[in-house]
Amino acid sequence: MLAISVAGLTYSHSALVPPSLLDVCLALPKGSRSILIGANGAGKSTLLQILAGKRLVTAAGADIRVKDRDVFRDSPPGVTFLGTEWAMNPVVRSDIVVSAFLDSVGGYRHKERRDRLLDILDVDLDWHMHQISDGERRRVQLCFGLMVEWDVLLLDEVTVDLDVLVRDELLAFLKNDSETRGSTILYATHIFDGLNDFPTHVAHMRFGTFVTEPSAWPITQESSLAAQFPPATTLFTVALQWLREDKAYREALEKQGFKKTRGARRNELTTRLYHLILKRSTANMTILTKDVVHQLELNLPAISFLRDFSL
Ligand SMILES: Nc1ncnc2c1ncn2[C@@H]1O[C@H](COP(=O)(O)OP(=O)(O)OP(=O)(O)O)[C@@H](O)[C@H]1O
Repeated sequence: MLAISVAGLTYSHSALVPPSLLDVCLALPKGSRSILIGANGAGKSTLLQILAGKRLVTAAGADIRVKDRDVFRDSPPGVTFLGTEWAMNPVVRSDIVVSAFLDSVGGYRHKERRDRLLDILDVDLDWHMHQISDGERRRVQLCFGLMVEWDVLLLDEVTVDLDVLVRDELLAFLKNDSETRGSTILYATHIFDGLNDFPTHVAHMRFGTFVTEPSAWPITQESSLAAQFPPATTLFTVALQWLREDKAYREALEKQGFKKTRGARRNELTTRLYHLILKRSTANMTILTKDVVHQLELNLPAISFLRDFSL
């Protein structure tokens, strides 16, 4: 059974920006633990937020299911999303005692799990939320989010500010939880140390699409990743290689006609648009010219501001 299935997902944060996700398809089995690898801006957070039902997809043709239920029309229970923006919420920086805070979401009902997490995350119930460090606040968040049993856990780089001991013990807890309860984890991260034994699958995103769809981990002679890497390659080596390829790909696009525009952000948009156009273009069109852009503008009004880019 699939825990997560996505087909035909294209998503733009607004009508004026190019899609952050482009025709994404994804199928993750129940009980899998997948790591999403991709450079900054690849679309990992956007995908996780959509799966969590936090961003509405209105485009026709997209089918986004978690536990076989449409995430928008029939939102599935047992889905937990933990992202970095939580710590910015003024409520979690106000003068609340951690014990009261955890009880406000029913911590007393999950006492055994809560106490196990308090121990792993080294959280003190007497802390006041406005007097703790970012890493301590993150630990409270994880306790808060994980003490209720979940079927699908969507993690967006929430282990970044944990110390290595806490992170290691947390990953062991999550792995054990997933193995014993058959629950599913999709985890976007840039930190690969100590992660080799965690995933069942790894995937590579670039410019809003999967360059490598979730593939069995660790790499063995039989696995699909064996075509790219020798067996037993570490996750860190795989990530480094993929990110190098991403950089080379972006540079190759720039060489094909894109000058550096003013500012990195603009350049990133230009590259993404180029990628989008190539995907939508005829198979034999590989060079984007002003003329082609003009033709595309006629069909894609949302990218009419392309005219402003130096090509
Ligand atoms: N609120 C927003 N409005 C407009 N564009 C956005 C917004 N959020 C993200 N984007 C754009 O969408 C693209 C994908 O961003 P996303 O945050 O999903 O990437 P990511 O892979 O999670 O990156 P990172 O590793 O830096 O967290 C980027 O080009 C980003 O600039």
